[in-house]
Amino acid sequence: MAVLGAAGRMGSTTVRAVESAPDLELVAALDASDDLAKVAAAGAQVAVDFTVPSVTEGNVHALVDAGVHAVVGTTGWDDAARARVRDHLADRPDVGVLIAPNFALGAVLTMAFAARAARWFESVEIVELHHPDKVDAPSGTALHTAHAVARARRAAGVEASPDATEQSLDGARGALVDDVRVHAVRLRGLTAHEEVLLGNPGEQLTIRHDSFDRVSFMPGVLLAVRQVGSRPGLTVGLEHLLDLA
Ligand SMILES: NC(=O)c1ccc[n+]([C@@H]2O[C@H](COP(=O)([O-])OP(=O)(O)OC[C@H]3O[C@@H](n4cnc5c(N)ncnc54)[C@H](O)[C@@H]3O)[C@@H](O)[C@H]2O)c1
Ligand SMILES: O=C(O)C1=N[C@H](C(=O)O)CCC1
Repeated sequence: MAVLGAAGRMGSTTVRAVESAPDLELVAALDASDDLAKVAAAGAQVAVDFTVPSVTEGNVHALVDAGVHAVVGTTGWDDAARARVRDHLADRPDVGVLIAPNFALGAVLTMAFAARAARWFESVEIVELHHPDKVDAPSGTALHTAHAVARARRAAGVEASPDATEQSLDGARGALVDDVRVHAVRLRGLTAHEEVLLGNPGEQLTIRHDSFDRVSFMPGVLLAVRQVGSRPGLTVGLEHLLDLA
């Protein structure tokens, strides 16, 4: 196994988790100035990428070329980038890539519960709350949640949430993602948190998940590492490994 971004917050937590797993062996731990060729040279079958949005797609293509399965937690992926990986994998049917915006079990369940509830409420908005060192907004988890919620509402013929507000300042109502409002909070002391707010006349349902510590992501990361080799092609979201898709 190899870890990319090994000196970072998630990478270093992953290194510790792999070192504690009796069935896994860490053969390479790379950070920014390291040559990616070291991954295959060290004999890694799977690499975990927790780097930065600007480099993660390039890493994945290089891993696919080297025949190394990839588990990707780095955010910043859009449809076009995922499509490029899918196309590339068509030439390497022996390789699996799993990209998941969130490996915490509770976060994956939050997304599944929110998608299930979405059709039954007139209004839905998402608030994601993170530590202030996070480089991207909105979070990958909030984007994935918004698309899942929007898909469920479209399939049920539910209209966009009502909103008569005229913003007097740009951004006051957050970002519109697939017709769902997403708000991003950055606050010292936070780790990774998300609330899905669902409203009807006279009632509100709030689905909230809190990752207080990065160890919360590790069972999902290790599950993906163990399964990615038997899932050729591109898998997006840990829900596919948890029977929640
Ligand atoms: N999927 C999930 O469950 C999950 C959970 C937490 C964070 N994340 C995402 O993971 C990513 C990393 O988060 P973080 O908090 O660990 O960030 P971080 O800044 O602490 O770590 C990123 C690391 O990547 C390194 N890096 C940069 N370019 C590199 C390259 N070309 N090759 C190898 N390493 C390189 C940096 O030097 C740094 O050590 C972010 O996109 C974040 O949103 C995902
Ligand atoms: O700390 C971060 O950065 C996180 N990023 C992911 C996201 O953008 O959804 C997952 C939660 C933590």
